[in-house]
Amino acid sequence: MSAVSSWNLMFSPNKTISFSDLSWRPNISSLPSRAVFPRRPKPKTLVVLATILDAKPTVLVAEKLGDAGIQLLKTFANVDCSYNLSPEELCTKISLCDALIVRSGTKVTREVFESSGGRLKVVGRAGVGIDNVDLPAATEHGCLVVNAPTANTIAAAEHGIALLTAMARNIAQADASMKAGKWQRNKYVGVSLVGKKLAVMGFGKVGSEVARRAKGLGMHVIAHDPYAPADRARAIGVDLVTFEEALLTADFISLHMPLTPATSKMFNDEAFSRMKKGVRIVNVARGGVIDEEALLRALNSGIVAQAALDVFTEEPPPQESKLVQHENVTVTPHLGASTTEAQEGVALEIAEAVVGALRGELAATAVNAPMVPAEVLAELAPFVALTEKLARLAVQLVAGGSGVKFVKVTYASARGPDDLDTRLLRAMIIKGLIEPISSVYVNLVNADFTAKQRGLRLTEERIVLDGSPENPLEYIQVQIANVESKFASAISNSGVITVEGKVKDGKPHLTKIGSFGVDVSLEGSLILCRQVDQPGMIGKVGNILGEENVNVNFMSVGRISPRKQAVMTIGVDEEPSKDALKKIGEIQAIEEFVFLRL
Ligand SMILES: NC(=O)C1=CN([C@@H]2O[C@H](COP(=O)(O)OP(=O)(O)OC[C@H]3O[C@@H](n4cnc5c(N)ncnc54)[C@H](O)[C@@H]3O)[C@@H](O)[C@H]2O)C=CC1
Ligand SMILES: O=C(O)C(=O)COP(=O)(O)O
Repeated sequence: MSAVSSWNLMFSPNKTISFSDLSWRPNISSLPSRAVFPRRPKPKTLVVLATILDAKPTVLVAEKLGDAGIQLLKTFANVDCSYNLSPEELCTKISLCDALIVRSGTKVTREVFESSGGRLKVVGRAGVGIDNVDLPAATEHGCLVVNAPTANTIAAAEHGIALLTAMARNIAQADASMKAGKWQRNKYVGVSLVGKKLAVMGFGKVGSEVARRAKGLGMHVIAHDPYAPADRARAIGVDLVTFEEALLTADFISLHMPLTPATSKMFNDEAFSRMKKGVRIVNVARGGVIDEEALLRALNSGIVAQAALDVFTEEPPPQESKLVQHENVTVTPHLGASTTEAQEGVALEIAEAVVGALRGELAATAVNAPMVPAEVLAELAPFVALTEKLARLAVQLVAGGSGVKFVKVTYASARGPDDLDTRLLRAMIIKGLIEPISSVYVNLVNADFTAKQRGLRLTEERIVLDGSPENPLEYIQVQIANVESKFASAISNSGVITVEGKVKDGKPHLTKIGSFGVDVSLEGSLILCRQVDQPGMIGKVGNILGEENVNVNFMSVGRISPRKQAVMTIGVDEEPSKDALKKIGEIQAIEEFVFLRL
């Protein structure tokens, strides 16, 4: 990847990145003392390469992997296939391995990285979800993590449809009953799918394929995914709807979002209480997106007529699990990706990525951050935090369904373009835009690839200011175009959401939302309110938060002119309850408000 040579640059579809460009373990002494990132880093010595020059590397395959993948690995490395290792056995073996390949059944914990004694260079996850790998620990130990995000999409979608149809027609229960010698034709009368409404929650790779197939079954498909582009939904003939509408109207609900802090237990008592009585639920995503106790209550009360589950919070679930044993629940032991075809595909995809990484090439599916020494980051660190938070904030202001495609970042600095490399900042913008809404982990290694894959076009612009070049950047502005916003004050008439921030006393601050000037430290979470500018507003909101023991860390009011409209920005350490947010919304002078996690 060439260094930033133009301040107006778009993602180039042909751009390739290699490890040596990415300062994975840069030679610190070669960097100028005030470096943000040197414009063109000198080629760096890669520990990966150094290791493999010594001897043929050893790859530990800890879970069953398709044969084609094993054969490919064998052309390059010694391959040790050792399945069902205990955590202790894995920790012992790992010190002799350069790479480790796992599926979802092996926990790659901090202890594994610590036990490797620095030899482990690559962890390959033969599948999509990487919740079983301790990514921060991998990064701290300089270990690259790669996954295989595409080869099992169809298998997962087909399994979702298999569970949907099997559940509707009681296939598993009827099969068990016949094998027990019974013939219960009246007991196992099912429900039809044709004409029923299916809500696909999470309209990514798997969700889209489930939607296509369900339409073929004559179902009316709607989807909820706040970040999916409307044109993709239109092309498949699916209506994008709000979470609320999906819950209220669906006869069937199929889950396909990643497990993130925002989606964890999003199907809880409250969500179930809003569903149509008799709804049927399929989960081929991750067990943790459902509060399993709440699902059990909803099944017992009849809100949920049936559920079909491939994934569980704890895998395998305890044998006495009431959910697994429930007569209206169909279960499979995390089989979504388990077809011969998908496993061959995944095995090849991961073997290629691991071999490439061991050779020192960059895997396009790298998921963790490269090792960047503290010395290099020191000057840029607050701006890294600022850019990521501005992007997180901007993407959360986008209203569901309008998609995020066009993003412009403006850097205002007194430094000359040659003295400031924005690659890391750009990566952080992409990370902030994509991570809250996806299972993809974005870092300097994979940011451009990920943006391109998602159709995100990022334009960077540079404003050169007069003044002292001591400070790398004066302010940064992030704009998302062609969208709708859930906070009207943040968006212009032409559909551009604008947020702007700067670093003050080493801390990231938000300084502008739409056309309103504000000043709030970007810590904790934010409440944005637009209100009629009048006395007593700060007190009213402050009282509601105080009653809830929510600590306000910052508050700022920006207004157009006195006694007209103002935007109040409140930084809070704790997340206020829904009740408190409702009370704030009910204050008469408040015209709109939004709560944002940073
Ligand atoms: N059971 C199994 O064996 C398999 C499970 N999976 C799981 O399925 C899930 C989806 O995988 P892919 O489609 O490949 O990922 P993806 O990243 O292509 O799609 C995920 C979608 O979820 C959306 N999303 C994020 N937050 C959301 C929210 N709060 N509400 C609604 N939608 C939201 C994203 O915008 C994205 O479009 C992952 O958790 C993955 O681990 C994938 C393959 C096999
Ligand atoms: O790819 C995923 O996210 C999966 O859940 C598949 O898991 P597995 O590789 O079958 O253990």
